[in-house]
Amino acid sequence: MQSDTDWAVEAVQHASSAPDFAIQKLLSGTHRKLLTLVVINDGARVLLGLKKRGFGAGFYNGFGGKVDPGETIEEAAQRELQEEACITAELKDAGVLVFVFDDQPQPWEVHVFTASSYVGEPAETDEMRPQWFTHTDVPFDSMWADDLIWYPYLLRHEYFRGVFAFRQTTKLAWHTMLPPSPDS
Ligand SMILES: CNc1ncnc2c1ncn2[C@@H]1O[C@H](COP(=O)(O)OP(=O)(O)OP(=O)(O)O)[C@@H](O)[C@H]1O
Repeated sequence: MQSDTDWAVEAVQHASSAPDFAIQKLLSGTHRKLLTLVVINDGARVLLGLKKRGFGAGFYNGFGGKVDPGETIEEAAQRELQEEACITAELKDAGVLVFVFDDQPQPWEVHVFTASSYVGEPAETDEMRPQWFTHTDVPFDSMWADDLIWYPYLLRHEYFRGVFAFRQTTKLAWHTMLPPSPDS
């Protein structure tokens, strides 16, 4: 079966500046960890959460997590949105991000969704404290470094795909954004 993210392999192979670890890890064929990320965008504001524990604690982010065995990516996105923000929403595909870390064997494939409305009332959970930010006030200083690069696409409703290489987990060393594929 052809991987959904062969484009990521091609992207690092064709970029002369991609770090060796990114090329090696993406080419090795190691199974990618699948994750989801949901950003509610009401047109003027985005709903983010302050991550209170675990990976990325202290950063603002959308709501999401790992896809469990037997779950579709969209089911996982819905489950995590309910678990972390106490809401449900009609999700729209926004883009795909591939992360490669020099200190982790597995590349990550994050499926990003947006929604313009939702059902329920966003509420704090053990994992996240929800907070609204206007489009001009997104707290990039307290977010993952890649967010600054792909949020502009998300905010203008343009489908995106990107590959990001991190050193020591959080230091963005290299990235590339690809044009949308013809069938997306
Ligand atoms: C490296 N640059 C990054 N930039 C933007 N967002 C990133 C990210 N790296 C991870 N993310 C997101 O952070 C969440 C972690 O989820 P995480 O808490 O680990 O998953 P999950 O809830 O399944 O974990 P537990 O089972 O509770 O440990 C998940 O949405 C994932 O997409």
